[in-house]
Amino acid sequence: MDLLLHADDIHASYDHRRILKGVGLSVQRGEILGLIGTNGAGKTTLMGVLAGSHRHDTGMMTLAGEKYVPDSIEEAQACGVGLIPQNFRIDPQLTIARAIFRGTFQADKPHHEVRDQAGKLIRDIGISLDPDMKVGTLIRAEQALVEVLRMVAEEAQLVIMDEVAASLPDHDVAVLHQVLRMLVRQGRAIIYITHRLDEVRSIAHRIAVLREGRVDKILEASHTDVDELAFLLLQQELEDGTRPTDPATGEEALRVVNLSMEDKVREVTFNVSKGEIFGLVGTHRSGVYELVEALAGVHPSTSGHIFLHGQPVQIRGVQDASRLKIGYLSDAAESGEETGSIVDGLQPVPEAGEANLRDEISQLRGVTEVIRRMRISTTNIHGNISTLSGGDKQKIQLAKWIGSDCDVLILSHPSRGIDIGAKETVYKMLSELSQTGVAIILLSSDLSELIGWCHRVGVMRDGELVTIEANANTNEDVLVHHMLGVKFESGGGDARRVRN
Ligand SMILES: Nc1ncnc2c1ncn2[C@@H]1O[C@H](COP(=O)(O)OP(=O)(O)OP(=O)(O)O)[C@@H](O)[C@H]1O
Repeated sequence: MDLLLHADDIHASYDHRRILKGVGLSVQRGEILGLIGTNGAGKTTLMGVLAGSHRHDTGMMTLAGEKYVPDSIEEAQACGVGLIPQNFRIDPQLTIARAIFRGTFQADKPHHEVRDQAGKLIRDIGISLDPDMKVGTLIRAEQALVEVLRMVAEEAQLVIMDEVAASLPDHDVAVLHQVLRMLVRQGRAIIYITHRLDEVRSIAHRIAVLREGRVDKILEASHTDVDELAFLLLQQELEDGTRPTDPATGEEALRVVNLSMEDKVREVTFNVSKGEIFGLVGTHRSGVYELVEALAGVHPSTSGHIFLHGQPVQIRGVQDASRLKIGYLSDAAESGEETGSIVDGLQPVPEAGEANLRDEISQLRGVTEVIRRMRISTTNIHGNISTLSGGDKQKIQLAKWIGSDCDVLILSHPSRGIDIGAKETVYKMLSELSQTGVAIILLSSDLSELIGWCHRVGVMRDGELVTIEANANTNEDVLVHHMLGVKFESGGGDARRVRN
């Protein structure tokens, strides 16, 4: 094996708070090294040190045998180290070609040259993307591929990917993995961060576990399993979740009848009961996002009817939705960019027209309890949200909505970026919330989460709601086949078979 990067005894901190306490790590050319750790373990900080955006305090790094101390992202890039950050954002107005070459010395070349070169890179990597298309028209998985192509254009030898696949559906993740395997076959190395333990096992050659500021263990991916990785992360066994097999039979909270949104959502009808967790899934162009955005008033429906507690309602904008006590946690990349103090961030979303009269002390107690329960890693609850790790920012957003006084709560990818231990807590909190009568609509691309958390799951395909599956009668394969449009032979539950 050919050693590319070696880091020894790396220490790093923020404002004198020690985060990395002696990290040792090496990556070979041709290798994908998985990096896992609970929220706040220091993964992003470590990657910042490697990619030149965070200066370490002490320790030593070498790259291709040479001493390596990048002072900036640009310097790291020039040495061949590139980073695709958590929640990366590309200007939606850029063409794919311009996006691929942004920040490189080729960026100023005439349009046709950049386009031809982008076209060649795209072909070499074996995917189909039109270099002239605007980034804003791409789904998230395609944007991730554009970022990977940017790494190739930068001629990065070490590519660091920080939770790039979070909230991507499995089949998009599979395409991304194929591309990554090709990159390492060309002699590059990849450090791949994810919270999905099955994913890291399938993509990585070795897996490093970061705990308490150090690399606690490095395992061969083929010699470990999800349970062992979970144990190493949490220092305890994962609880066996019980599936919510009984469809909730509470009063109806929401009914949607023949709802359409232009041609993106067509004639969708379903209902959600009080106390029910109703899952929704579909590929990015299935209309599932447009459906929840219509209910949340982000892009109102163009026809159809919505009933709340049996009464017809109009949702023409987000104000209507909030007045009707419909909450919406979106998974847009910029939704995690909140500022303000952690305490303020954890205050429930105020309902329109109603003053919040809870007294301050009980609020602070509540905040401290949420921080403890969700294992948010902070030493100062009055500190700014921007000082939290990515997963902890997501927990703040989620806790804020869970604490709000909504009758219907729509959550898009609520566990995005959250580690497996905290995920269990999130589910418990959602389940407690549903028991108070709140109807929850949960949009997720994580099928195991839908099966583990939801009473029923609706599948959207080509703008239509093609099935609603009761938890007891479904499994991940059934959901995938509905998403992709494969027909089933009739028969009950596990007896169902795919017709080829
Ligand atoms: N800009 C900052 N200022 C102060 N503290 C910070 C800053 N960024 C991160 N931290 C702290 O450093 C610690 C490690 O954060 P980091 O983002 O590296 O964790 P992580 O392992 O990547 O977590 P996640 O899985 O949630 O992304 C956290 O406790 C966080 O609060």
